[in-house]
Amino acid sequence: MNTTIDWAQLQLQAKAASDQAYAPYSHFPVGVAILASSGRIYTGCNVENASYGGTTCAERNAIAAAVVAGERQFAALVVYTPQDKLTPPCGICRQVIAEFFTPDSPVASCNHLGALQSWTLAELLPDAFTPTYLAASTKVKS
Ligand SMILES: O=c1ccn([C@H]2C[C@H](O)[C@@H](CO)O2)c(=O)[nH]1
Repeated sequence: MNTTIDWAQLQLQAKAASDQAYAPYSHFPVGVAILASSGRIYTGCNVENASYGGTTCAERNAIAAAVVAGERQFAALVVYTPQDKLTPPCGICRQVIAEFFTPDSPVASCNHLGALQSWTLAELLPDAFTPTYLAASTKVKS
């Protein structure tokens, strides 16, 4: 995939998305911007729930917004949190990211100071469980 990654633009959009976060329980707003292979950018924020368990993270909301727009392949993801400490995606989100991003995809975190740290998806979720394993199991007779 040869999509050019405009990190500054992704950081700006992730920050703007965090401004829309609905986080009355944790007071921890999160914004995410993802770059699709189409070149379009999609964003998400965390949307909390009084049940707590009904909360959805910014990463999964960004991916859902992109999927409903017809996207299936992505080049990069940036998380923004308004604090010094750079925040990588939670475990559940890493699994959902692995559904649509390749292991070498950059997954980055940025903050209000403009710092940016990047990992590959494989660094965040080594030996990920992916749809390829399901495809393999259908070939085995039960
Ligand atoms: O990667 C993460 C980690 C946490 N959160 C949200 C969930 C919850 O609303 C708040 C505190 O965990 O931050 C995200 O959106 N993404």
